[in-house]
Amino acid sequence: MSAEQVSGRGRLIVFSAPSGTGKSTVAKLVMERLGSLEFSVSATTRQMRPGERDGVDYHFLSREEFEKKIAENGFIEHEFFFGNFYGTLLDKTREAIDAGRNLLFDLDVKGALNLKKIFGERALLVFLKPPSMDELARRLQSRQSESAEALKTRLERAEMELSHANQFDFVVVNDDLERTVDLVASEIARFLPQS
Ligand SMILES: Nc1ncnc2c1ncn2[C@@H]1O[C@H](COP(=O)(O)OP(=O)(O)OP(=O)(O)O)[C@@H](O)[C@H]1O
Ligand SMILES: Nc1nc2c(ncn2[C@@H]2O[C@H](COP(=O)(O)O)[C@@H](O)[C@H]2O)c(=O)[nH]1
Repeated sequence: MSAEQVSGRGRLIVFSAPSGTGKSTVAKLVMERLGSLEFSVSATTRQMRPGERDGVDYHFLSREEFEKKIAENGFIEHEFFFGNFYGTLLDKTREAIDAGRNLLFDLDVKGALNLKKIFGERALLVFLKPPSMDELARRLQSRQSESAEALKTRLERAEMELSHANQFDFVVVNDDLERTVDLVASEIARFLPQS
């Protein structure tokens, strides 16, 4: 996959953070604030959580469907972690970027760094850090979305994700939510071309 395959004017904003730091929460508020960003809906094989909607939060695929799409080169990037596949759909991304729309992605660190390799200056990588590992565990627990085993796996992966923070364009500790949204929204507004 190369940038030439997706050659439009649209920009890419990519959020990464250890699971439970608050990416989805911050992303939603930043999109409301700026108005000009569209959420990039990834595909995944994981189970839908209560309240999630197919095609809105994710495109929920079976393992067979996901593997077929990999074989057809249907993803810009995909990863396997937490026992499931996650991936960025090529067609939908190309359609949006070619039309000049700006996309906001919520990806793990490897996916984010892969998009940076492909899109270079057209992508802004934003890393959110949790205030502490204890607070991260509290946030994950409060969401009540994971079994005890899954929660442990997510916390274990957090160290690896944090070790890549220095490769991101903008890093902020997501402590006070309003402050985080202010800082991230300002950085994105500076990055996007003025229309
Ligand atoms: N600044 C904050 N202060 C306190 N709680 C927060 C803050 N930001 C998010 N949260 C809470 O932390 C929990 C996890 O947030 P969220 O689901 O947005 O994380 P995430 O990084 O998107 O996780 P995942 O990668 O697993 O999807 C939620 O209950 C959310 O309300
Ligand atoms: N590399 C990719 N990572 C992705 C993609 N979509 C989501 N994610 C990341 O997965 C974890 C877990 O998400 P959850 O919804 O199960 O809590 C999270 O860190 C996301 O950022 C993707 O397309 N590619």
